[in-house]
Amino acid sequence: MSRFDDFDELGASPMRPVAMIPPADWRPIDIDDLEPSAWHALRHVGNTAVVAGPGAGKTEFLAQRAAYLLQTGICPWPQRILAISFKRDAAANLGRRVAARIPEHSDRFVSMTFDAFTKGLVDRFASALPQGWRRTNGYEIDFPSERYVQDFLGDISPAAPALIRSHVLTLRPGRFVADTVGGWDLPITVPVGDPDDVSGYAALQWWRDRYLGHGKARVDFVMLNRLAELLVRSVPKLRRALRMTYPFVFVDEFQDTTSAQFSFLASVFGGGPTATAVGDGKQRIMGWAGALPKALERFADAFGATTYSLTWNFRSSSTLVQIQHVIATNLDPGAAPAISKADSDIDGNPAEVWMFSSLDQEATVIADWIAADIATFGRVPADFALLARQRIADFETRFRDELARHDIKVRNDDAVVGKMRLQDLLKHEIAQLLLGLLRLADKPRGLPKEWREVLATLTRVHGAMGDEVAQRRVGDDLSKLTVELRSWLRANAPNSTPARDAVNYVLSLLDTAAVRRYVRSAAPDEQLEIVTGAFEARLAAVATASTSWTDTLERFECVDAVVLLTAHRSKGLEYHTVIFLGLDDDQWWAHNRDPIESTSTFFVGLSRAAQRIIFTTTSPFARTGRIATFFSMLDEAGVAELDYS
Ligand SMILES: Nc1ncnc2c1ncn2[C@@H]1O[C@H](COP(=O)(O)OP(=O)(O)OP(=O)(O)O)[C@@H](O)[C@H]1O
Repeated sequence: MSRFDDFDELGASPMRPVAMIPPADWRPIDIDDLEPSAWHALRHVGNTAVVAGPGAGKTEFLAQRAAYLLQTGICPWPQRILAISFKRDAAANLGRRVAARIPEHSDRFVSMTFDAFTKGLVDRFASALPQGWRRTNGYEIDFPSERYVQDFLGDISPAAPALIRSHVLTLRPGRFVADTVGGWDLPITVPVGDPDDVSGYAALQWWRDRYLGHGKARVDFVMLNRLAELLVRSVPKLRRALRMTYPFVFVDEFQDTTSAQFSFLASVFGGGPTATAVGDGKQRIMGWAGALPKALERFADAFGATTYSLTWNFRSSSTLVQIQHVIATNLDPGAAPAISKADSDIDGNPAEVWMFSSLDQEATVIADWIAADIATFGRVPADFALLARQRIADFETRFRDELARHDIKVRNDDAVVGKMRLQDLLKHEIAQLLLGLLRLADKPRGLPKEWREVLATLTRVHGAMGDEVAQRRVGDDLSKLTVELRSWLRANAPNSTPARDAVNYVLSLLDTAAVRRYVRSAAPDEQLEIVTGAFEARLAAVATASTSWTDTLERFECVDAVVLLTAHRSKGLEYHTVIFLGLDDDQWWAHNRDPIESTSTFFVGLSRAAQRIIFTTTSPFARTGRIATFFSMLDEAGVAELDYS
């Protein structure tokens, strides 16, 4: 047996008698129904591109398709579905959804990030790389700065073949790794001479500089991707093993795919397993990081995929969906109108532009208005999001003070804690695990949901899915751990205990090596210390003013708060009411650099609103400035303007 035949422990999970559902009888789980087009896409036999706008339930669609394929036996045991996402929390979210819907099959649904998948391949099979590309002393992960790339291009241009010499300096340092290194397929034999095209020349010099020379190889995730692609291309047995293990492959948020990732997918899965790509080209806001234009169309072409468009919007009420459609057609004139499946629950205008004379006035009026809305309609602070293009800090103090007058809290998800953004920390599975453990220890009874979640995370950390004996052991250990942690919390008041002690104590009760391995397996560049450091920083910040551990843990998450965040960070989220602050040249100063991506950012932000969207500006010149087109689109959509100035 070759070393590739047992790729990914295919067949290792114990066979259990699980009754299969005939495909015609299969029904969606936990939701009422899917739209007709989603049903067609779900049952489609070949490759599928699912193009769907905001609120269409793209991730839910993938979770349901996974359930369909696994429960009907179309993906038969022991074969698996591989789901690739771009971000760790998206991968975790999809994995959790599937585990909750079909726990009996969840060990056959592998949800991971692109980077974790490609790095995993390189780490396991590096010795099978073609000889010239094999390194004996490993590599270190290193992300080169733009400055480094600029100097590198300066260094390599004088020795370039005369015909391309001047072109080398026209390569953009900020895009060089994603586009040039990422766009170059590694030749099986390392070239001895210099390629005579600019991209080939510069990319090969890059590999010589960072990987092929003396000393430890330095790679980033684009380079690891290229090595993984070479590995699969040059070792047909590995490719066969991968294709056998994963006859179905999903890629979420396909609009974020880079050229390296695209070529990797084509190399590994093109013409083989059934691929399902979902995404929305109008929400392409990662172009600056190398996301390919028209990625879904390219996928449909290259994979011969059938394209399905989903048009239901489960999030936003019908007026908001109509407004979204005006912006959508600006980005894609052929965009299909969406159909709202959400009832409206507000009186008055669901969309308005509010003009203010100053930032102070803006914060005062909006804080009073939010407070009145909460008091009158029984809403909660977390129904409201304050969004801005950037520089959230410009708004934070004013809104914090003004909302405090009404006893309403603000949480700035863009704030930096330790070395992370607060949003990333709060969403992080390990931060949630630590928080859950502290909660369970603090309150001995009445937290069944927390118990289930902590247990599920620990089960994953210990790789105990599908193994009842191992799961029982994890449960027993958790009971013991919470008892010990409870005594510790009782003996140590939050406001007098260094946060470091608390975090260290919780970690000392866990199998830290297993947690570290788990963190790395999901996101290879992530270090446990970054998460625990940020956790500590947040705990220290909230503990000083706390009266008890219960209070500390509530302040830590600050769930009951109006959220402040950037439009970029709002991707994938939804709120009852969105207040899109700073519709002016100041916030949107970079609009003209890439008006399409900037409009997509506007589209992503405004489509987070389920019931109501308010745009604000304090600039009397905003209408005629850089983002005049935003105002024309809002006018066209019939959004009224209110002058508070
Ligand atoms: N089939 C369905 N039936 C009812 N509700 C659904 C269905 N699918 C999704 N939802 C709900 O609709 C909302 C939008 O779903 P989701 O956030 O997955 O959409 P999306 O396509 O990822 O949107 P976006 O691209 O804007 O982030 C969520 O509240 C989700 O729970």
